[in-house]
Amino acid sequence: MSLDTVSERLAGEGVVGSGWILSVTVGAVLTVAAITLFHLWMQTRRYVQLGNRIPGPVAYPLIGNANMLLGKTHNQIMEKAMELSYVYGTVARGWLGYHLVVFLTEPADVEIILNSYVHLEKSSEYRFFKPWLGDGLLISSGDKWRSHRKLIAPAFHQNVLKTFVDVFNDNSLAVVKRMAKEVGHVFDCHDYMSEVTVDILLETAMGSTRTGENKEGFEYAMAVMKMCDILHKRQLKIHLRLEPLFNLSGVKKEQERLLHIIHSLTRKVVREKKELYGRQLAEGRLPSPSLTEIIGKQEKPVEGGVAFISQGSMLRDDLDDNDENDIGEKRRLAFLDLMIESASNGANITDEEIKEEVDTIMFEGHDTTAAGSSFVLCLLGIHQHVQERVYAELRQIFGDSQRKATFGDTLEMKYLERVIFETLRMFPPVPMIARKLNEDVQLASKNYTVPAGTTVVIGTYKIHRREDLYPHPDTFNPDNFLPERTQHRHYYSYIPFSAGPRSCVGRKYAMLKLKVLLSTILRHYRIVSNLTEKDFKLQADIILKRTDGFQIQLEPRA
Ligand code: HEM
Repeated sequence: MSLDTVSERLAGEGVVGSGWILSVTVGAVLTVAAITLFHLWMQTRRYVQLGNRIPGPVAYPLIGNANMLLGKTHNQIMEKAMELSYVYGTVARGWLGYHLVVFLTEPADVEIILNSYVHLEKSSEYRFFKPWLGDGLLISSGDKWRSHRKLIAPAFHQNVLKTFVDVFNDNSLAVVKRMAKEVGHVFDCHDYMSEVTVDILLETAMGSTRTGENKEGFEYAMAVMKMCDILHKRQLKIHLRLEPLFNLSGVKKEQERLLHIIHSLTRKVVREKKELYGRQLAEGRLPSPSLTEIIGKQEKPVEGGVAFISQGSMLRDDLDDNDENDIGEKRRLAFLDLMIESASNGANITDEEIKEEVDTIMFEGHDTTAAGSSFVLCLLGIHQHVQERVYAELRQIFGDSQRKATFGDTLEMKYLERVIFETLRMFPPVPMIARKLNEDVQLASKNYTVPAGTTVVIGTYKIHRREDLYPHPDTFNPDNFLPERTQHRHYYSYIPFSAGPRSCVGRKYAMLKLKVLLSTILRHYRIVSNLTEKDFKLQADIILKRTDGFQIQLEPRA
């Protein structure tokens, strides 16, 4: 009798069928029992118990609240997170399996995390940046982050930034010319803001230009923009977040192609600049003054300057210093040159690490400022009276003159500054910040201990829209940043650039660049829009953007 015949007979007698059902039933019961036991055991663990004390939605065995993410786009996940904080208040938790995620929107709690030297580690969400940025400032941790931050911060000193004003001006005028072809019809200004931002970064970070003698700068700029798009895609599409699926996808191949272009050029420029510096050193003709001399000059605080991003302590920003520094004006160096100079003076940084830092500046400086400037233009198009006030301020500074903006002029742009702050409040380009806790944290606002190992998500967007901090939070009102209003708010209630030791190293650069760029555009064009903020379709992943595009119209100023 063949095997087939035996199994057919047994099946006919119901023996195989019932055996199979029995095995499946026993298997299922054992699995459920194992899961239940595991779940009950997990509930006895301190980490889970502390997490469960924090309000949040009902969590299921094994998956926790992961079911809430299934089939959702990143945008919907962000909305869900917002919803949680509406339902559960300023401290809310979710479980991804047995991994605790806590959402914080209370400034006093946020301060504990951001102001600490212990919780400096980025969450695993930042892993997508690794192939591009390596261990650059944005994602590195521990001693490496500490020593590189110390090395890089001086390169953003205001005396260095002042030397960039010409680059900001020239590129702003170039984009004004490029935009002339859009006069009279609706267009997406983000493409233009993105392009001019890359051009400026190429020059200030690496000393290269997109329109230089060879094609490399152009290809590099395109690759940076496309890489930013890929990072967005990986945040948005669940299948691209999973490494094995991403590795099989065409997107991975495209990423490899783009990273080859980016890394080859950065490496080449680092090598060439280093060789040049070495030759000059050997010949005893190093450019003067040195970085130390440029930034060594003591700054005098200015009376009557406006608070920068402080909300209570009235810290003054370096940009409010009125002291034009001739030393800085004479010598313009890119961030890269400054890092090479520091390295040759004994700083502990390899060529590869310099490359990673340049790549990091290119990434962090690009998407953030491109989104920020695009939001400002859209809002000014909607709020004509605010735009007219900005224009009146610019007329007061420049009169009928077509001259370029100076560093001193940017200090006079007080109303434009408030417009930029208010835009970054309503539409913070980095809408949330995530950290991994290295130690337990006792919150200030409520009696909860958030255990070590938790991912803490700081909801910048939500904090900026709190009615108790900003009356009528959905109304665009630059006067929210009048000094008398900012001084009564908690310092951590306004954190577009984050705050504390790991805050944005480029914030003064960003503000200076935004002022030069936006003032140049507004002196040439009136921005028009027939939309309102309610029409904006926001997409919040790593960078806050509009999925409907940053649509505006231009009318030439007489
Ligand atoms: C409107 C423009 C900008 C905004 C809103 C912004 C915002 C931020 C935020 C929120 C962080 C902290 C991110 C986190 O902890 O996850 C950050 C970090 C950083 N930003 Fe910016 N940024 C802007 C422009 C720039 C520019 C122009 C540069 C460089 C030219 C820059 C360089 C960096 C770097 C290197 C870090 C990492 C700092 C560290 O971890 O020590 N940013 N930025």
